[in-house]
Amino acid sequence: MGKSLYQKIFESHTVAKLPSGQCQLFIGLHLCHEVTSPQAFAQLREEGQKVLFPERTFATVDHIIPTTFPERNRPLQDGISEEMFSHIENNTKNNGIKFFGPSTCEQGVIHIVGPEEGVTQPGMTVACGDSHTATHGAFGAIAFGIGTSQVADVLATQTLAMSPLKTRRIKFTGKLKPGVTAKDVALAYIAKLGVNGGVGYAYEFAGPVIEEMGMEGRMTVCNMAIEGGARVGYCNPDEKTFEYLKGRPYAPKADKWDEAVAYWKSVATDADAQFDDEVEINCDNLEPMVTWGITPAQAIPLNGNMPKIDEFEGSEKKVISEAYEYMGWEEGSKMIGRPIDIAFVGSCTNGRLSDLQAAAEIIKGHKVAPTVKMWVVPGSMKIKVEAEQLGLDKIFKEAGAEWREAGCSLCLAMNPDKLKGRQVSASSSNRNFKGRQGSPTGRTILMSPAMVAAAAIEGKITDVRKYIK
Ligand SMILES: CC(C)[C@H](C(=O)O)[C@@H](O)C(=O)O
Ligand code: SF4
Repeated sequence: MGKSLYQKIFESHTVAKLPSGQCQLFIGLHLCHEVTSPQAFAQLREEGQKVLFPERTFATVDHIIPTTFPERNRPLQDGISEEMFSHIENNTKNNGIKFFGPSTCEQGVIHIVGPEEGVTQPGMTVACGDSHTATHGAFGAIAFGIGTSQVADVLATQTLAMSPLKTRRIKFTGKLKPGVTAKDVALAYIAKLGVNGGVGYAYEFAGPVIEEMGMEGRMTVCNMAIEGGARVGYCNPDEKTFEYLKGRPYAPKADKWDEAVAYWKSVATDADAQFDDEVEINCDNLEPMVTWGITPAQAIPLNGNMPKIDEFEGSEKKVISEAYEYMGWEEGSKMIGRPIDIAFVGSCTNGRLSDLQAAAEIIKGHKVAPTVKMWVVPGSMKIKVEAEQLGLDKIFKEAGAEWREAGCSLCLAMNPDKLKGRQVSASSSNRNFKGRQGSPTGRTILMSPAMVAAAAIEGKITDVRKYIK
C-alpha cells in the first residue's frame, strides 16, 4: 500500500522509539524568532548544553520590531521589545546561528523568510516556536509549531518526542472564479471543518485548485491550518515548488540540484495512499470570504448572512452569542457595507509579493477613503525591495496608504502598530480573536488582500470584483 507524504517524512525522520511510546523525530530545519526563543537559550546555558547543529537553525526578528522609523531605530523604545531583540542577536551570535536581521536586509516574518531564503525545502521536518509553522508545509515538508521547552529540546538534541498524527486529505475541486483567492479557500475550509476539526490531524491540501495555485497561495492555505486545529498542513511538491526554490540563497546548488529534486519528488504522496479521512470541497461557487466573529471559522461568503444564534445549540451557541456580544452586529445581518477604520495588508498569511500586487492592482488609481487608515506592511525586507522595484510603493502612497518596513505589525500588535478602542480592521492576517490587534475591544475582519484594498477605497466592506480591471 502506498504512503502519504506525511507518513514518508515522519518515518524517515524517526530515529528511535521512546519508552513513552512516542517517536524521537529528527528536525531537519529549526526556525526561531525573538518571542519564543530567549528562555530556551537560557535553559541551555543553565544546563551547560550546546546547540547541537547550529547550521540547522535560522532566526529573525518579526513580532516586536516596529514598522516605521524612527521607532525602528535601536535601542527600541519599549524595554521588553529591546530585550527580546538583543537576546536573539546575542544568542544567535554566541551559538553560530544565522540571524536574518534588519541590518543585512534579510529580516522579515519567519514564515516568509524561510521559504524566501530557500532554507525551507521539500521532504524536511520543520519546527518553530510559532503556531503558524505549517506555512512551510506548502513546500511538501512536515512543519509544525512547538512550545518554548521544545525549542530547547531542538536546540540541544535536534530532535523532538512526537506521536504521528492521523491524516486527512482535503481535495479542492473545481476552479476559482476571478476575485477569489487562496485566502478565501483557507477561510472556506476552516468554516466548513471548524476551528477544532483538524485536532489530531495533519491536513494534506490537494486537488486541481491547489495544483493551479502558485507557491505563495499554497503558503496562505497551509498557514491557516492551525486555525482549523491542524498542527500540520501541506501540499505535495511539484514543478512549481522546484521552480520557486531554484537559485534561492540556501537552495541546493547546481551540482546537488538534480539529486535534491529526485528526493523531493520521492516524498510526494503515492497514488494509492490511504488517509484516515478524506474531504472534498468544490470551489466552483466559492465567493470572497469575510469573517464576522471572533474565530476564523466564523466566516461567511461576502454576500451571505451571519448566522442566527438559535440555529445553534450548546457550546456552539455560546461561542456564537459571545461573538455577537463582542462584535456588536445584529444577528442574521450582512457584513457587506459595514464601515471599517483600518485596512491592513501584511502578515505571514498575506504579506508576500503576490499579495501586495493583488492589493495594488485594486487600489491603483483610487484613493483610500478619508475615514480609513491603510497600512501596507511587506512580510520581509526582500519583498519590500522587490515591491519597490515594481513601483508598488508608489501606487499605495499615491492612494494615501502607508508603506511600511517588514514585520508582523498589526497581525498581533506586539509592536507599536495597534488598533484603538472599538476600531474595525479589515485585515489580511489570520486571527480575529478578541483583542488580537492590540485594543482589548478592537474588531478584526479577516479577508484577502484584494478585499482589504477594496474596503479601503470605499471605507466599508465591499465586493472586490467591482474593481477588477
Ligand atoms: C508569538 C507567537 C508565539 C504566536 C504564535 O505562536 O502563533 C504569534 O506568532 C501569533 O500569530 O499568535
Ligand atoms: S505575522 Fe502574525 S501570525 Fe504570522 S508569525 Fe507574525 S504574529 Fe504570528
